[in-house]
Amino acid sequence: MITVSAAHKTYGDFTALDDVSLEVPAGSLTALLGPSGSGKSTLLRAIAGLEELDTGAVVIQGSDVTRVPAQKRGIGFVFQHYAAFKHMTVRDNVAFGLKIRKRPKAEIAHKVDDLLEIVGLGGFQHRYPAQLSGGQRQRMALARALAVDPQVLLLDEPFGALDAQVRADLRQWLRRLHDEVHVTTVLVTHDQEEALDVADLIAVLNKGRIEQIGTPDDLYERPANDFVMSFLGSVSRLDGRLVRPHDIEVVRDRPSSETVGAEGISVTEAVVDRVVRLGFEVRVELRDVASDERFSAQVTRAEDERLGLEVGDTVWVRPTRPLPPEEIDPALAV
Ligand SMILES: Nc1ncnc2c1ncn2[C@@H]1O[C@H](COP(=O)(O)OP(=O)(O)OP(=O)(O)O)[C@@H](O)[C@H]1O
Repeated sequence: MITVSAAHKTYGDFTALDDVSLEVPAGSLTALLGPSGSGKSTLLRAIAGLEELDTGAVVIQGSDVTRVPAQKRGIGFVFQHYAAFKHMTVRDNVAFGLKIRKRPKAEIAHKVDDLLEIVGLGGFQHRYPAQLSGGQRQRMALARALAVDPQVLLLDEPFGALDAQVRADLRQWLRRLHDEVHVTTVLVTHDQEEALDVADLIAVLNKGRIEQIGTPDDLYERPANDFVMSFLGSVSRLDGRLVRPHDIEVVRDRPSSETVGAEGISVTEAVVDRVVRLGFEVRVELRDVASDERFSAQVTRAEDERLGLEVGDTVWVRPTRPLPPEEIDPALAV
């Protein structure tokens, strides 16, 4: 477990961390999620010992490491741009930490082989970093970080420089890797989808403070405040209620009277303004006929095909799971 207590860090008169406390359970993959400048990297670097806190404490697996230098904290660290040794092969890059720790040759060889298999670079050991793709280089960086059996693995936007498809593949891969090695991991990301996809727990940061810590479901279904709500996905306003776009049902024919008005859920007549097909998801941009307000519904491709929606069509919509109205600032609705 990693425990950060009342961490405070200022740069001049700018407060980067404002009394942050965080518990990262042993063996978990915890994401620090927030917009640029919210303090995620500062917090990660403070856990690593690369940044000194003004006040506060960092405890890793029961030891207070607040005054312990980075290299003695038992951490593995991977940055967005991994600085590999260009003149060394993949194998030597991964072996580096073990060699400087003077581990026996046979042990190093065995360990490096295992790690290269785990990160899917088994056939690449004699290549040089320049002969790897960006994604392969980041996997090599992870193997190198894991080689020295760190107590904790700290990842600062490790896939940030890669294109969307590679990012998506690598985060699936990271999740599987984590399930295999179980090392306590903290991942910094500004990408809510990445955090929701891989993390057991997410801490949402904003302006140097933690807004909420919870599982992906907690944050998505029960956001503590407007900031968390808006940061974890879009919301639509429909008949005065706020609702996630995928919790809006779209039908061709007016629903029968039994379903209308059930549990205070109303049905709304709307006109299709635009249909945006984004792969599996289809965003239907709609206009409330009565109020003229615009909102979006998200349907699957199959639903879209069944409905055969065209611009100008009239449809009926109703929220299937409206969010509690008091939790949301209407100004955030789109
Ligand atoms: N060495 C420094 N000197 C002065 N200001 C700094 C320093 N390091 C960070 N900051 C400031 O502290 C704030 C938090 O930075 P940090 O890198 O932790 O944010 P972040 O959430 O990781 O953002 P990003 O996703 O853009 O990296 C930023 O406004 C940044 O400009």
